[in-house]
Amino acid sequence: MIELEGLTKHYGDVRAVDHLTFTVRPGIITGFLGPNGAGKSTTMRMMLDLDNPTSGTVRIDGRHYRELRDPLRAVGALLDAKAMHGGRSAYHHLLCLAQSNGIAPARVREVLDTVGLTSVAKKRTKGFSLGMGQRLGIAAALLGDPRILMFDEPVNGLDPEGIHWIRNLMKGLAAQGRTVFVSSHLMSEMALTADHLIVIGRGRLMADMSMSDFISENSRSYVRMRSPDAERLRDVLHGAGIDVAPGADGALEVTGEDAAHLGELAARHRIVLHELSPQQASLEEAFMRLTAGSVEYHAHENHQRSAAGAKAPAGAWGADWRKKGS
Ligand SMILES: Nc1ncnc2c1ncn2[C@@H]1O[C@H](COP(=O)(O)OP(=O)(O)OP(=O)(O)O)[C@@H](O)[C@H]1O
Repeated sequence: MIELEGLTKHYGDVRAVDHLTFTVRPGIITGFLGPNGAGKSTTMRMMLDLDNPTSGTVRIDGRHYRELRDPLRAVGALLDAKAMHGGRSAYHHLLCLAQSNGIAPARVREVLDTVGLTSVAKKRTKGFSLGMGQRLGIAAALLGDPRILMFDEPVNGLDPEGIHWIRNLMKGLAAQGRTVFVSSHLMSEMALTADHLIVIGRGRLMADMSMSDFISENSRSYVRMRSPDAERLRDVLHGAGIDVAPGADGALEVTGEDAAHLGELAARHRIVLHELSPQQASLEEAFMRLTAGSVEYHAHENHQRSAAGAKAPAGAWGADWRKKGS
């Protein structure tokens, strides 16, 4: 397992990572989520000893990364898919890694096959697409057959078939009892992949819980009601002791009540309804609500912060981002 205790990293005045304490366990996929600039990559770099913490510790199976005898056999990581020698072929890139880490050359062919790059194994990597680079990076991570795998934004640049493939690959690795830690800023993708979530915002821990607990604790379900006689409907609901919140387009939003019960109540008072619809806030909305105060970059065309209850545009991250205040 991976254990972080009080992990902190400052870059000048920027607190990229701020006292992170959590444990990543084997046998499941742990999703590492946060808005752009939340500190995910910095945390992963420190886990792999590529960056020194300002304070705090990371332990991999009880040891510091530097103390691992065969690091590539203990931890495999995909951090930056472009971090390879462009003049080398995919095969030679992996062979160099294998030879410098005491891994049998035969393993190179195996991992090339696993990631579907056998037919381009002899091609120089500088001609590779982003998706092919991601696959090669994943092959490198798998090379030492490690018990712990870390992937930083692994679906970047992959087509739908590739995304499906990596999702199943990660599930298979977790099912074999390995520790799988995967970062993303795409909640919708995480919802399909992860069993457990670690959510950070501005370097701080915001959630450390199972996916199912995260959904039930952070996504709001309510009933949306619209009526040409909204005033009277509100009065009737209030009269029945039901709390009502104003929604978009003059709708009323009722939390904690059954839609059928609300419909019957309206019918008893002969109030016409144009809409009576149960709503479940998506996980993406729940995530945006949770991290609303910690988002460092906002879409230029949408100056509104995604405050609680506000309808943030789904998938807005990755749109036209500008640093807050610009
Ligand atoms: N080498 C560095 N020097 C100075 N500041 C840095 C450096 N690396 C990261 N930062 C800052 O630290 C913060 C966290 O960055 P980091 O890349 O870890 O976030 P992230 O969650 O991985 O973001 P993204 O999803 O956009 O990749 C940001 O404010 C970033 O600007």
